[in-house]
Amino acid sequence: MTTNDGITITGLSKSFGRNEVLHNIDLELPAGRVYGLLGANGAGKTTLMSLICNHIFPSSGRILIDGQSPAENAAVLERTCFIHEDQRWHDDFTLDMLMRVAPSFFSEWSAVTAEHLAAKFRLPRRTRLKKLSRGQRSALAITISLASRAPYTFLDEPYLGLDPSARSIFYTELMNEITEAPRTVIMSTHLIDEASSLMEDVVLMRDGRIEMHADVDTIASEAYTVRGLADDVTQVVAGLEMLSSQSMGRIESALVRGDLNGDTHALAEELHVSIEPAGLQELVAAFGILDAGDSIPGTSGSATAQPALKGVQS
Ligand SMILES: Nc1ncnc2c1ncn2[C@@H]1O[C@H](COP(=O)(O)OP(=O)(O)OP(=O)(O)O)[C@@H](O)[C@H]1O
Repeated sequence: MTTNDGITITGLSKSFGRNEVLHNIDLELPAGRVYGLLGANGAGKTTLMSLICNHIFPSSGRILIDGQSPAENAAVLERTCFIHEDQRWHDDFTLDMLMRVAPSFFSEWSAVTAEHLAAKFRLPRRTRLKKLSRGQRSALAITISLASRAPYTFLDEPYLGLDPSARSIFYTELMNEITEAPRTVIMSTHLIDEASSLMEDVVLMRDGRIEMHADVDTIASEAYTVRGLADDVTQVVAGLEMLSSQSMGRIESALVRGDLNGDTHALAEELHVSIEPAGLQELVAAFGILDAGDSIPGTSGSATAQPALKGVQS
């Protein structure tokens, strides 16, 4: 018998040859939430998801899904759906064929969802899958993943090659799907701000370790961006924990954490300094977790980051 108690990972390590890429990970992921799995290229996100779904095997440690090991356990594995970024399909398969066989792999399969998403993404039904474009392959993976209605659905950078309007379809349809049929979704993404409204929890990975696991609302309610003339910003943020700062000429933008009381707000107003809730991407960048290529959109200039958010770690 299974219970809905989620995924429990204890002391999980994974080596490829002599190279250990995941190091002694402990992680609790309660069921029924949407997790954003974030981290720079090579941090170990795909490896972690592949291990949970038993596509590869741990070097040491234990994974439990609803209290049971997924290792060679069909009953558990049929509750998971993980389509790899470079998923290979049978050479002669078409979408129509895939949609006919999918219900035998996924007991909760929704033909209605599959039809709806295939139409939304305008996926060709009779083209051999190996001929699909990069964006169409992503749309196919999203279609199968969401239609699977698997209680544990894994999405590994699901938007690769998708144009902005297809990404918008994905975000809307994911929201609709989890409202209609709640499930646990674990999604790796580098488009943090774009996808942040979907995420309930973030799991930050760095170099094969879990750097932080926290509730998005908690993180966001504690951090602010303070912007204005450098001297004025310095006055406003005095006494607050500075996570990072960026200067563009005389303008400074400081990412701070702490309790902003009425006096702080009054001083900011007097000095024409703006205070806004920090974006998730900005916060993740403050950890130094993002690659240069993932830097915060719309900002430039010198930046110093202090990984001071450690206090939010679970
Ligand atoms: N099959 C493999 N053989 C050897 N090394 C591997 C293999 N798969 C992954 N790795 C290594 O494990 C580390 C983690 O890779 P992984 O793909 O999990 O990272 P990621 O966080 O998903 O990265 P990205 O954001 O680029 O997709 C990398 O150093 C990678 O080179």
